[in-house]
Amino acid sequence: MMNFDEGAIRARGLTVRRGDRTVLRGLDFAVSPGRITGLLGPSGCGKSTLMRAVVGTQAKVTGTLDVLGLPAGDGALRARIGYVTQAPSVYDDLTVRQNLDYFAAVLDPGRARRAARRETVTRAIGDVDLASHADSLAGRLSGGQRSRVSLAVALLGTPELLVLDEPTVGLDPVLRRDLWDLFHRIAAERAATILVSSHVMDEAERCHRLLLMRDGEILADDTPDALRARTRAETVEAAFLHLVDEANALQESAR
Ligand SMILES: Nc1ncnc2c1ncn2[C@@H]1O[C@H](COP(=O)(O)OP(=O)(O)OP(=O)(O)O)[C@@H](O)[C@H]1O
Repeated sequence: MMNFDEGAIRARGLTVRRGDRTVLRGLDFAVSPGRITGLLGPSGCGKSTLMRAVVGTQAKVTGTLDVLGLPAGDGALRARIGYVTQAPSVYDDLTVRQNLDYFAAVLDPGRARRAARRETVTRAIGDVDLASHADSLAGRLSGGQRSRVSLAVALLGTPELLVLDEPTVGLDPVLRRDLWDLFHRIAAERAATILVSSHVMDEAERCHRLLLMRDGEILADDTPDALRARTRAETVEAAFLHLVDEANALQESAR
């Protein structure tokens, strides 16, 4: 376990209700600063809800949740966090550069900031490897390219924390590999903390640390190596299944 007090994200008793259901049940965890933490688990286990709580857009959150030393949702965090939702949020009738110019103007407004914004936009386009498509309409891009435009938007403010909700869903293996290389570059070069969700277990192997979730609870919080060693499994997927079986057996014996 990492030192809880040093966590870029720290949760104690984090509980979220959606409608009449409790979808996160008293979670305790910390996310290491400057590392890539994978949030993995089956569809519906609560990954997006946890991310929404971290970025401050989720209602009915109880317990303690600190992000970069401030309570989640604090206004001062807005410029320090980049959030990419599952659906790419880009304007189809604008080019890649126009999309980024627009979001950059929202983040850093004013005529005096024009040159700085141009530089930031060009850097973000380069970061996601879309320089050759900078003047293409977003609506004419492939799904993977559109996801990368969304990621570029999140990178505009040079965030200390990036929260990425299933950024590789629907992408081919080459694009997935390229995006993961990019996440590693961002974490290494900018010392950014990345919380990234996926339900593809092979992506777990690319994370420094993992939070494995099931049914609104955290089954494990560890490195991929430690998880495999602890469960004597060859892959993180096998380790996850082992932990699920263990949790089911515990539940059964408690009945
Ligand atoms: N608006 C809502 N009202 C009530 N319940 C909701 C709402 N949105 C999601 N839920 C429930 O909350 C639970 C967690 O959903 P969440 O989207 O966080 O899961 P997830 O792990 O991100 O799933 P996926 O991998 O499919 O995106 C699910 O059981 C879902 O049915």
